[in-house]
Amino acid sequence: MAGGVADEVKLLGHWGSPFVTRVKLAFHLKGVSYEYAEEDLHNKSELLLRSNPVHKAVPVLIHNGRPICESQVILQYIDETFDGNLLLPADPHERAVARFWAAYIDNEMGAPWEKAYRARTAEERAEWMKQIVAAVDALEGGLRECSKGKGGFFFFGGGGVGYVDVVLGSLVPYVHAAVVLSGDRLFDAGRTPLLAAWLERFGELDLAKAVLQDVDKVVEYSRAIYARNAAGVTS
Ligand SMILES: N[C@@H](CCC(=O)N[C@@H](CS)C(=O)NCC(=O)O)C(=O)O
Repeated sequence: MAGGVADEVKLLGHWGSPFVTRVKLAFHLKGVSYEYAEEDLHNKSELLLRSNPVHKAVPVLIHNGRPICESQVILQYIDETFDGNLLLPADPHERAVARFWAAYIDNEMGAPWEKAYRARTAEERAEWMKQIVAAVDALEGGLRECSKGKGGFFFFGGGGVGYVDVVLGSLVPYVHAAVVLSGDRLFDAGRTPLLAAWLERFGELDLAKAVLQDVDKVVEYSRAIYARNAAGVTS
């Protein structure tokens, strides 16, 4: 296992990015110290362009000079490389199920959410939000499946925070911001009671308090992105 004082651990990020937030959550859970470099996504650093030439996106983890890209790949690398509680379950079938739901969150919630952010009009954005709501309904079953037999439907990891919780946890400020921005209560106590309880429980963690962005700041940031997209600004 790595993570000693001699290790160079650097994270290239952007404060608003949920993909970056999940890496910060994993480092916090593992107790890994790291150097953080904030990127200007409109004027990317040479280091970012060199380290992630394919996507030119954050997060990038640079461990002892070697870059690792894509947030879920980074999470799995952290899990395999650094000491501390494992994020993914030890059982291969449970690991596969956790990976399934983590991919589902990015593909079925994250992707339409990104489209909603790029929408030119409020109507177009509302259509994408409908898709996200449908995905959240399916995710309610995922929480039931992942946490069953582990002493309550607390977290996807069972009694404690695991891989899927970290992936979903990174979206928590955006889930709260959606209520302010559009009135969409994605994790609703009536429709998805397990996820609504999960949202509350996750928010109470010291981990969440230490790492997650301030919701008001996310609302302000989101409004600025909506305004840019409505005005047709592309860069
Ligand atoms: N699939 C990637 C998504 C990363 C991503 O989309 N990052 C955004 C910030 S939220 C980015 O850096 N975009 C580059 C740009 O805006 O040019 C991951 O999981 O890491």
